[in-house]
Amino acid sequence: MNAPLIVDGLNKRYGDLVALRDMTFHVDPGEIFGFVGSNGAGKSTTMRIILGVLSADAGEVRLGNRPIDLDLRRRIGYMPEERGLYPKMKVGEQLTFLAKLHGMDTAEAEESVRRWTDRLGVGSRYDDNVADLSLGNQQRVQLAAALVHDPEVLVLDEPFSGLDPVAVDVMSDVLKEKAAEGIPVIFSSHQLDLVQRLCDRVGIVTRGEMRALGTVDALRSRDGITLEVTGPRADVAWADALPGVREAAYGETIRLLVDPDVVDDQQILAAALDHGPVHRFTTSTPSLTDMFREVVSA
Ligand SMILES: Nc1ncnc2c1ncn2[C@@H]1O[C@H](COP(=O)(O)OP(=O)(O)OP(=O)(O)O)[C@@H](O)[C@H]1O
Repeated sequence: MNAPLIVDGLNKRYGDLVALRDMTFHVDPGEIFGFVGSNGAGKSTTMRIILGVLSADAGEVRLGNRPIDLDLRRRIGYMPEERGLYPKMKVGEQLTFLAKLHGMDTAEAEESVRRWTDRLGVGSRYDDNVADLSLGNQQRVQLAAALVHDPEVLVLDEPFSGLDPVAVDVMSDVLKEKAAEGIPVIFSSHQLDLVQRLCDRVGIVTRGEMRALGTVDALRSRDGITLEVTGPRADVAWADALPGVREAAYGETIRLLVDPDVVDDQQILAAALDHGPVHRFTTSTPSLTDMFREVVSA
């Protein structure tokens, strides 16, 4: 059942504090959605409401057109921010228990737990207590807990925090694989380079509100891209009136903020050559981190 996860108009207050204000977005089947925002922006609150461990004051979460109920919630793979494993229970025993809780029979659950613990590099820790594992390995087990019951939606709260680079690669591959199977995947993260690399779309949240939403490329070029030209004269405003040029800063390197939908880079190059040699002609697009800083400081 590949249906989009729809978060529709969530509002949530903790006493006087407005934690979410009309939080709205969707995650399509097969899509990896990055949920980013400053500390306290409302990401965990949104994810907890998706899972039903917290209720919203208003708004709704649906899978396709079906409001999420207890039965649908069992089909979500969730990794909470406050990791929820029993420290004194063995890895294998605990994961098998969780898989059975989600409706698998014992054989199915054990097979799935073996497969996922091996895949996530903690197969050899099957009989160890969770408390005896390093934090990174506990995190791998936590991801296994979100995956063992073969979920139809993945909701992961900061799954990459504290992982070593190899574990980051394994985690990234798993998310891509699950998305390729056609399930919606949403994760929160402060590692924006990773979000930029991995996500099809991104939502940037500040103070409980969705402030920017779109593909990584669309967000990065939202305010235009910059063309950098080195060589031509900088004492004549030769680029100001060209179509698609929004702003021009003249210096040793001339920086032109341009609208990518309108600008003709060859026309700009020709105009530049009319004003001297061109030694370097390149575009620069802000990183997601630059974008993020701009959105949260607005
Ligand atoms: N149980 C609670 N009682 C009161 N306030 C809360 C509670 N849980 C969260 N908050 C507040 O709600 C706001 C949103 O918190 P939330 O944990 O959703 O943010 P977040 O985006 O996940 O932050 P972080 O990136 O730091 O994990 C914050 O101001 C937080 O202090």
